[in-house]
Amino acid sequence: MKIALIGYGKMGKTIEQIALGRGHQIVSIVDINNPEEIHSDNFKSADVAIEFTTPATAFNNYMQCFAAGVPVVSGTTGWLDRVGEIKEMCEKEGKTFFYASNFSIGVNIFFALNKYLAKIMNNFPAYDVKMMETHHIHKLDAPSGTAITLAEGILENVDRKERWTLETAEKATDIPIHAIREGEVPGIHEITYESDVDTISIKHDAKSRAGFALGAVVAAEFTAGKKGFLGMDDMLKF
Ligand SMILES: NC(=O)C1=CN([C@@H]2O[C@H](COP(=O)(O)OP(=O)(O)OC[C@H]3O[C@@H](n4cnc5c(N)ncnc54)[C@H](OP(=O)(O)O)[C@@H]3O)[C@@H](O)[C@H]2O)C=CC1
Ligand SMILES: O=C(O)C1=N[C@H](C(=O)O)C[C@H](O)C1
Repeated sequence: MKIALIGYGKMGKTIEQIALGRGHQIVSIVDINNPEEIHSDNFKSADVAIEFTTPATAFNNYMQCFAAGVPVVSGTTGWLDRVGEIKEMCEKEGKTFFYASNFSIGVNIFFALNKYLAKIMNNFPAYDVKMMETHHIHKLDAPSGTAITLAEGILENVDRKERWTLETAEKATDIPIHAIREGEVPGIHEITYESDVDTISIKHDAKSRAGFALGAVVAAEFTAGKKGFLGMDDMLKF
């Protein structure tokens, strides 16, 4: 498969290695220093573009991919206030877009576990819930996209919770998310339910970026040739 990379930072470089290892070709690399590459014939020849850039630049990259007729797989976080526009373009204009706040298979198993635990906890109001996420010091957004997805999984299932908040709970109906930025940590997410008598925690700890990158390449393989707005639930069967 011919892959274009948009963003050649920590994820872009890891994805390149994994894609080459799976027999794919990298036909174009667009980074902050060569934005014009996105208009090149090499870019347009790609079966799919894999986009990992920044919260501020991702949406414009998606528009450029759509204009070039290249399907997009993206994991960039911190831009989801505009996801409705992308969904509409997929539905009404036949564009192709695959998004995941976290491409790791392990994290997606953790998402399912989180929802299962939240369903149980809906019946046990003695337990309050909080979350913690730890990432490297270069991360631009907080809370992480993964933490927001986890919070949404709790909100769908625990009736006594109404929204997530960063750091402090203002009301009993809030789920507080504590965001820590430390060293070069690839990503840790922990959910804790606490009662007066005990604590129950579930935790995912990424050992490296390899799991995120492999998931993104597998998603690219899944996306090529398809139409519409796609996500991990379309690709994985639990
Ligand atoms: N969904 C998932 O599974 C995962 C998501 N992420 C998310 O992916 C994003 C990227 O992460 P990561 O690779 O670690 O970040 P990096 O900062 O290492 O890489 C981002 C790269 O994009 C470049 N860039 C900035 N603007 C543009 C632009 N307009 N066009 C092309 N390239 C651009 C940056 O250049 P420069 O540095 O010069 O600005 C940098 O090389 C983040 O939002 C992160 O949260 C990360 C891991 C997993
Ligand atoms: O910025 C990162 O590094 C990561 N970002 C994603 C997020 O915000 O959830 C996924 C992963 O945790 C690593």
